[in-house]
Amino acid sequence: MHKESIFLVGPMGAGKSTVGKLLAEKLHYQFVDSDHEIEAKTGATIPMIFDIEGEQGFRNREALMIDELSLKSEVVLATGGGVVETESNRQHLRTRGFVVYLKSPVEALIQRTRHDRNRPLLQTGNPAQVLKDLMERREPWYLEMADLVIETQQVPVHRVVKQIIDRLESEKIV
Ligand SMILES: Nc1ncnc2c1ncn2[C@@H]1O[C@H](COP(=O)(O)OP(=O)(O)OP(=O)(O)O)[C@@H](O)[C@H]1O
Ligand SMILES: O=C(O)C1=C[C@@H](O)[C@@H](O)[C@H](O)C1
Ligand SMILES: [Mg+2]
Repeated sequence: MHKESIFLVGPMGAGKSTVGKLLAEKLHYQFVDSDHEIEAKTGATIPMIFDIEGEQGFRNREALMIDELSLKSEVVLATGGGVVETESNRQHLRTRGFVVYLKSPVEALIQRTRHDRNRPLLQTGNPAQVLKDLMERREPWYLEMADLVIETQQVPVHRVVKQIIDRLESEKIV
């Protein structure tokens, strides 16, 4: 099967946006970040959307955006960490492109998201516990839909990108 677009999935802090940008550059693909596209389209930040419309409001917007972006060819798509919460997203990503799960232990995710104020689900008294709970529910979905799983703990971004490209080349996807 020829799969043209690359979809990055994984939790908040996995590196989807960071890895995605560099990967797209190397492949000469367009880079799209679902979270950024939702913000650009609505003219509101993600925390604002959560405030005004609640998480479900955000998920509805995200599902429309994923449907649209997953149909593009030759893109690297960085998805939001919660993309797997919606069944149609899982279905579209699995069937329309090559899915890479960027895997990291919760401890690394906690460190990487420590100073961030842009992730509304982590603006609580105990973000570490939230990340643990989310991973417990979501990891089976990330794994189930992944064509490739890449461990990113203590692996610099350029090495993660190299591993993805090696695999895409060996499977003749790019
Ligand atoms: N392999 C890596 N090693 C060390 N730090 C990393 C790595 N990948 C990403 N980071 C850092 O972790 C932080 C989070 O990365 P990034 O924003 O790319 O995550 P994300 O998966 O897009 O998260 P979200 O789902 O919230 O959008 C950034 O500060 C980034 O520089
Ligand atoms: O893990 C999540 O549910 C989220 C991750 C981010 O990428 C954003 O999509 C938003 O903050 C929700
Ligand atoms: Mg991101």
